[in-house]
Amino acid sequence: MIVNLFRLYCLPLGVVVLVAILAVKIVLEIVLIVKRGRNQRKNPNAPKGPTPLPLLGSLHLLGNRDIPFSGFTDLMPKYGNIFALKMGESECVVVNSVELRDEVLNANQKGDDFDARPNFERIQRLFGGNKDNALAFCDFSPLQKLRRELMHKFTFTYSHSELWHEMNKICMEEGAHMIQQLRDMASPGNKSIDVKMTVLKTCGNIFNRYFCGVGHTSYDDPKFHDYIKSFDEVFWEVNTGRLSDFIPWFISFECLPLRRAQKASLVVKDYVDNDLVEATTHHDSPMSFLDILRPYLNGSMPEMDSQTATYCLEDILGGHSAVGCMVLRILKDISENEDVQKKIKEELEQVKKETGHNISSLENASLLHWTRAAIFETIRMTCSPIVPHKAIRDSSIGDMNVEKDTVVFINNHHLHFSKELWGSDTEVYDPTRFLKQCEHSGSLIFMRPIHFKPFSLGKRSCMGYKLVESLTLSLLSNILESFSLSPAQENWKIPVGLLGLPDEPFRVKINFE
Ligand code: HEM
Repeated sequence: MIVNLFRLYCLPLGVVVLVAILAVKIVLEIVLIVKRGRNQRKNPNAPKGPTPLPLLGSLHLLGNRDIPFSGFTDLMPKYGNIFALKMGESECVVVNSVELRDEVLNANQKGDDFDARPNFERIQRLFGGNKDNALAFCDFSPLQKLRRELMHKFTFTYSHSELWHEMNKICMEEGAHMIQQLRDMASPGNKSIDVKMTVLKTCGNIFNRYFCGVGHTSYDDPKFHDYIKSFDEVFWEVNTGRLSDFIPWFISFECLPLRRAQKASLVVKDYVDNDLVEATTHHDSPMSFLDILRPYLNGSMPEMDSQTATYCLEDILGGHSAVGCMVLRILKDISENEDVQKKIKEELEQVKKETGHNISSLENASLLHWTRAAIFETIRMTCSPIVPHKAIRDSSIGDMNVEKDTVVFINNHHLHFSKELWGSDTEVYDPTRFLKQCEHSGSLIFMRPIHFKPFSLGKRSCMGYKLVESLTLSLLSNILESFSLSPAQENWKIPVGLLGLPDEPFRVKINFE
């Protein structure tokens, strides 16, 4: 009886209350939108932009596209190099030109004014309820400065330093394991195989050995398999943009992927705690990042607590997913571009003949012009976004005022695809964009255009870009020296506009003699 009464009165009442709240919110938003438009028109130094919709803001302009930021590019003809955009509940500005990007990011210009990050509820929940536990999503602070300083010597090694030699040795050894594994899987050759887990496990082994000083783990180890797979799931979730990042209450409708990622992050934590930290308790080497971090992990340093130190270690080890996904993306591009593959193979053969080095040695980097150009062309076309920045005080960009707490987006889509910067056919995979003719020898040499900054710049720039460059080059050289690749399917599409790859097989046809 009581239950029936509840059904009869309380449920419809609940719906009525919800609708009423929504209606009031929409009316309030409309008032705010009208006020916002009036302010923009009155103030010549306020960035202009499209009129937002209630609740959504201008989020609808980014939907249904391969690269969401291409929506920013579509607004440029009307609003120019900097414009205002309301994204859900956040006031944002979008910066499109090279000059304005550099002004926002460069520490010598306005870098200090824009060194914070927006608050994403999803990230908060994935990092123990505190965004400051996340290296890429925290605000800038003495803690972040300390973490960057601790990591620096490991991620930006000097060429031929002791750490560089260690990394080089690990790359060659793990590269050899990977080739053997791929050969076993593809035997007797010309077979389509799912290369994803092999590539990710290779990168995982490189990172775990280099940063933690542990040994090689077998590809068949079930615990290692779960660790790598779980990291891949977390990396995908952290990389993906979700509505709740800008409409926080919407998180209730995004519970499923979030719970999955939270579950996966527990598997990662268990592996890091037991198989890396605990398993190396008696190590104490200045060559191991884990050993440098150990006093913080033990909770004996006031500058960083134990939980934050654990997240820091996990975050840096998660870099293996970024490198692995990039290697996979490059393999796809090369398998689909026979001419580029041929050029790379010729180059590898030539370098091997001239130097006698192991082809996966980091020694070869300066000689592998085509290979590096191919890698950078994949990075350009992947077009992964720069993590949004946030103004910590009232400031300006160009001659436009930007208020405290405004979120700043750098429009990487325009910077990676504009015809003014890259010439025609920017949608076509063409590594020659990164090659220029040497005046003396006439041969093609690798060249990085000065405007191209996929790893960003300034005090929040990527901590892993040198590792990305070295490891992708080493692994790719190794694979192409051993195999010829072709796509396993026609019209193969993978998501772009982000680094991560979905939890799906990644099949390539591998041929070898
Ligand atoms: C192709 C792969 C990668 C790309 C394209 C990339 C790109 C970026 C970009 C654009 C940012 C944001 C910079 C900014 O906000 O100004 C960033 C931040 C960061 N990246 Fe990477 N990254 C890659 C791989 C890696 C790897 C392998 C590692 C670790 C070894 C790493 C570590 C970091 C860290 C720690 C930050 C946060 C820095 C901060 O906010 O202070 N990244 N990355």
